[in-house]
Amino acid sequence: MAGSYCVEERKACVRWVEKYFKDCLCNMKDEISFSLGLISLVFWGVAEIPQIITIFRTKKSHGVSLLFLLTWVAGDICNLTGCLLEPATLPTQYYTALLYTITTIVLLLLIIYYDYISNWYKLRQKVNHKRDEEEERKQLKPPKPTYESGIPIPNGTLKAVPRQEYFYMSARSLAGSGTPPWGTYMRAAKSGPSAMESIHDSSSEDDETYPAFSKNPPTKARPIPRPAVGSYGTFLAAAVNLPLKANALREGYIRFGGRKLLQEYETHSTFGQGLGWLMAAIYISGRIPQIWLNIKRGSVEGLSPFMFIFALVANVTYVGSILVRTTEFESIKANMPWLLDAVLCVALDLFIILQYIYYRYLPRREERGDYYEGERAASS
Ligand SMILES: NC(=[NH2+])NCCC[C@H](N)C(=O)O
Repeated sequence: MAGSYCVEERKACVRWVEKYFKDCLCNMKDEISFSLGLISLVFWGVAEIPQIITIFRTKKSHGVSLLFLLTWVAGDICNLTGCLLEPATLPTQYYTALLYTITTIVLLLLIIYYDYISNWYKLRQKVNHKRDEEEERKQLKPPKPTYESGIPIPNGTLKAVPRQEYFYMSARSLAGSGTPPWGTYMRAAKSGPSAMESIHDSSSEDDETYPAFSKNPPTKARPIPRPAVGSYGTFLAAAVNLPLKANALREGYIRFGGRKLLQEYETHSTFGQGLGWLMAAIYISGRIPQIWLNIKRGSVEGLSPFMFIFALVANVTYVGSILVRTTEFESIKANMPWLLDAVLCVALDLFIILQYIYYRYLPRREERGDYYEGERAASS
């Protein structure tokens, strides 16, 4: 029956929570649990923003493990479905899952943009630019590597035409073709972002080789295309609609005797539980690529510690919200995957925060060696 718990309590429960969250807060414990759930929701809502800002600022995502974020998305899908199916989970757990799925997708899109799309365009521009330069050099007779060099306007006399009227025009732009030669894309795709970067980094060398051309690029830089507005619109519309659909599913579930909001545990969804355990395994193992990346690089540059600090607070309050609501064994058992996952993630996040402190603030052994050598030399 819908809202059986609220009805059973025969108390004036918190209306807006009942209305918007489909949760019944009828005593102090419920209220504390709900508040903790809300704190967790807020912290998860902001947890990934510092990392998004770091990537925006540095225009690189090398500090955060892509695999770690992918496991988050995979875990989020299991989590969302598991929360919908398992009646013992709290409504705040579901809303939190929805919120962090969206923020993680934003973070992933940003990484894909900077690591792949943006680098791919830079590489494409560079290849076009280089080829245009070569074509122009072939056309210019004799080639003059100065600002004055170029193809004079037909019928114009050199003396009469002011310098600005000389223009560069590549054979490709004359032919009206914007297609780079076959193989350019393939090379970019095969070599991956790091290779793209290395090619891009070599631009300074090339610039030195052809100073006149590089300072005055013959072809206009093409604007970096943005994803079509339509696709954003579709994504947003779907995201906004999701809670409504989820609510409908949830309500339907409650109506048919499914969710009892931690009060009665006649039915548990085996599939929901299974998804919960799968989610826990994915989330927990997802931290390993990040820990490994930090060790491999011997650095935490480009990684925002706040993402892990906020995640830690969010996971602690998440556990609190479940345990404060009820300590009944049945309820704890049904929530075990969610509880265990959050507790283990807290431990792993603590480890990542310690790694951050170690790599960022503690001097390396070699640095310490240099320092002591210097000290000794100074004192002798
Ligand atoms: N996309 C997310 N932020 N998902 C949240 C994952 C929650 C999980 N307990 C963890 O800390 O890994």
